[in-house]
Amino acid sequence: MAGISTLTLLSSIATLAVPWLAANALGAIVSSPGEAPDLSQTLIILVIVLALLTGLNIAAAIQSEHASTRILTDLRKRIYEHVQIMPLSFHDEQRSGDVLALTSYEVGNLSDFLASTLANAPAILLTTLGAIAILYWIDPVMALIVPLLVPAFAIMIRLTGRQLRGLSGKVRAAEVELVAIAERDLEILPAIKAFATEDHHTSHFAKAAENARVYALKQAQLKAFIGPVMAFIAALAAIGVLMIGSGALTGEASSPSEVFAFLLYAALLTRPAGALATMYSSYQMARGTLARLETVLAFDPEPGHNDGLGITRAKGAISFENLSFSYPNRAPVLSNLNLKIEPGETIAVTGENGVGKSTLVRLLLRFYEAGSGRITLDGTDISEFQIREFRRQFGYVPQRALLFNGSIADNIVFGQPSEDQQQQIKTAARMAQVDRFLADLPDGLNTQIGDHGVKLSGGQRQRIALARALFANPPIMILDEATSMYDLESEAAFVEECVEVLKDRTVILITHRPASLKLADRVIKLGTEGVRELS
Ligand SMILES: Nc1ncnc2c1ncn2[C@@H]1O[C@H](COP(=O)(O)OP(=O)(O)OP(=O)(O)O)[C@@H](O)[C@H]1O
Repeated sequence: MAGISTLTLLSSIATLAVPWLAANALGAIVSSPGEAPDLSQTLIILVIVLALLTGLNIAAAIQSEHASTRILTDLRKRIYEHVQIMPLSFHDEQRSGDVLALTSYEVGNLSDFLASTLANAPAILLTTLGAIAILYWIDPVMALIVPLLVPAFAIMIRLTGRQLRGLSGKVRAAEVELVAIAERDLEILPAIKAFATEDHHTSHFAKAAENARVYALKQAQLKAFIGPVMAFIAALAAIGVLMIGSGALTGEASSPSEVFAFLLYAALLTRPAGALATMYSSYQMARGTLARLETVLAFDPEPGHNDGLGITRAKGAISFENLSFSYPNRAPVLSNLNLKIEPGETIAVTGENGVGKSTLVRLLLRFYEAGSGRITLDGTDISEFQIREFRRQFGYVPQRALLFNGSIADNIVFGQPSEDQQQQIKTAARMAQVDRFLADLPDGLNTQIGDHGVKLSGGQRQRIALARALFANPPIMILDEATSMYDLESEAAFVEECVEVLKDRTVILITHRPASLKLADRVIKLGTEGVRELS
């Protein structure tokens, strides 16, 4: 940005020199030889200055693009990194479309504002002050025109400024809304089709698009108003200059080159005023984005992200002690829960829908912080561990398999580093019964599965999610209804395989399925009254 400012400042100095040289050239044309500087010499200097100006403007534009793309990329990386390390409680309150809009459309506006508008501000200021100073230097009487321009500009800014401020906020909000609606609808498209509500959703999106168009148009209209009005003010000023310069008011005529130079400098003054109005609206847009950025970046990352105890491989002793928890603004889910799980034990957790089974494992994974009480792993309070090392102790299979658009192998590996990757993928695929359906797929493990795994059946998705959890060979497994969509035969095969696979691990199974319950050393039922041992 300093580079851009320097280049534009130099360009502004060159800009200020042009009217002076042009007026000199005119002076040389209209005066008799010897009275004014040599025409050809002035024209040569003018050409050099214009060439310099062109070069500076090109360099400034390129530098501006460099800065803006770099700011954009840095901001995107920072936001994305931050979004990843924020607690789930933050994301529960956010629309993912808002975060998407922030990383795409909004930061684009902000980086443009910083690299183009803001970095140009010193040059605009210099052009303005320089032009005013030169005007006074050429002719203090004619320069009386300058104070007359100020109220005209002030009225202009006042008329447009407030409206521009309101409008830029609305344009930004409307664009963000569009992204959010599109993201949401694409996510639930099969439901939209099944319930034949395409018209409803399309009209909702169309309304938002129309909204964005109306605000963008109003903003453009206001901006369009600024340029011609500035030109009109400039024309009035020029007439004033001609009147003063011709001696009609003062009785004393100025030289043609002076009047000419004066006109050009007065015209220069209208440029910054136009730029100021544009700057104002971009600033308002940028302010909105900055406020949103602040709410995201100022939000603390998950506790234990930057510090905490390291852990290599846990033994797997887990203890929930007087644990109570409620989601924000909701009734308590867990109250004074006590549960001890031995290392290597397989415990099945059952209980009615909504009683808090998944919440229990979300608390164990530190997705949310317990209201009171504590959870320990191998005797240490889990809040003391470095959070990522801690979570790597778990193989977690959530209720809904969270797959991404990529190959089966990529979904199993899921960015977890490994030395013997190919072998591990095959082992995990075999254990989770993924290899049972691989033969039917065109590219085996390399088959692309579509968004969220849409090209697979529900049971197939679950098996890939299970293979992912087994891939890194963690000491503790959490299976949250992980086999709910398995057919009986595959589940039986899985259970048989699991007896061996899960033998040396601590396993928390949330399940109602009899076959899976057989795997458990102990079955407990979670109820509103607490934990009850069933077997
Ligand atoms: N992110 C959340 N914010 C607020 N409330 C939540 C959230 N997640 C779950 N709940 C509420 O917490 C309660 C327990 O939910 P949980 O998912 O733990 O139940 P569950 O026992 O696993 O149920 P199921 O058998 O249906 O999977 C429910 O009443 C649910 O509405």
